Amino acid sequence: MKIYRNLEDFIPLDNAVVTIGTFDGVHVGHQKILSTLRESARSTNGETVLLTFFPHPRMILHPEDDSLRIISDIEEKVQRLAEAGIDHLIITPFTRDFSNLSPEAYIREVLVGKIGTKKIVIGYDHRFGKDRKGSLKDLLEHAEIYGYSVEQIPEQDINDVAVSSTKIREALIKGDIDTANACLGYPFQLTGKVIRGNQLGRNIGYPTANLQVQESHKLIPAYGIYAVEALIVEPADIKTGPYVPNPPASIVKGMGYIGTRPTVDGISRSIEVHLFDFSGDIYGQTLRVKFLHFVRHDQWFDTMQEMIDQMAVDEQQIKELFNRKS
Ligand SMILES: Cc1cc2nc3c(=O)[nH]c(=O)nc-3n(C[C@H](O)[C@H](O)[C@H](O)COP(=O)(O)O)c2cc1C
Ligand SMILES: Nc1ncnc2c1ncn2[C@@H]1O[C@H](COP(=O)(O)OP(=O)(O)O)[C@@H](O)[C@H]1O
Repeated sequence: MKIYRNLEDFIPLDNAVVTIGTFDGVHVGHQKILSTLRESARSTNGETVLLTFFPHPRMILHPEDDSLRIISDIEEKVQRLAEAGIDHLIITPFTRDFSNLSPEAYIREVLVGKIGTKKIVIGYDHRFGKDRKGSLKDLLEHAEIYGYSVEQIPEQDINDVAVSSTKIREALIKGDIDTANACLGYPFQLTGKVIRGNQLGRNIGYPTANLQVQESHKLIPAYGIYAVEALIVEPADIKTGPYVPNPPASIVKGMGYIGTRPTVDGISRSIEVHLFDFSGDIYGQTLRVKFLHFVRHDQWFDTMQEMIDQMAVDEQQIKELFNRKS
């Protein structure tokens, strides 16, 4: 897969089979659409192109609205899209100028002029151009003049996509990792830099790597304790050029914590991971944490000792869970 961090970097293709969207999460519903795209390209010897916007259009059009929470950060999205067989991924900044293009100008300048679209695979409800005035009707009306065809994604498939995204967000907010992961088709993950905490963990027998999540709008699951797997990755650096996957890294099992540490101070949210059978200094490194199962809610304990005793119970329970799975 080739990545383009700007539409300007892209050289129009001879036979581009294109879809457009945010594809947040690249969940099972999205994966189905992407396989349609791939099949469509294969049958016409074309190349698949996915046009996506980063930051999310809503952040540009409604900067006052800070409520948007995303399932996958840009790096995860890139990884999943590469796995889904996308040949060309265009991640273009969604600017006000871009949003002011009329539907016809968008079709002519962007889809045809900049990408070389020969086929567009799109949902019945797709909107584009100034004030989101452009629709499937515009795409169909201009198809002949500009020499492309339109393949409509069935309404049911589009509804499935919307249902999955909503279901994933709602499940994560409740801590229902099992449902979220089933809809995603892979484990939900948080990636961030390991920062310093209170340095208390090591003294209570449970050192925990504290995570500073790299994507500020990332959806953070419910407070609680989770069975997790973690791996050290390279810091995100998505540049124009061929996609280079992270080199294989060893996966360490552990227990994750999301909460305000009510027993300690209860002030601010922290995201921490205690890794099993691991020692070493990983401050400053980028850790990817995969959430596999919710174990219990965050709790306030009268004494630190009671909390430590509970952490030992958590450890046992999570290790048993891993043993059952392997
Ligand atoms: C498995 C696990 C369970 C935890 N459960 C709680 C809890 O129920 N209540 C709480 O206040 N803190 C809980 N914590 C957070 C600890 O208070 C925190 O890890 C400890 O204070 C060390 O923090 P430090 O990394 O900043 O040194 C938990 C941490 C882990 C890893
Ligand atoms: N098994 C382990 N799990 C997590 N972190 C570990 C482990 N062993 C060593 N560490 C290191 O210790 C740090 C956590 O120790 P801790 O006393 O909790 O300090 P802090 O409060 O700064 O997180 C981690 O950031 C990591 O560098």
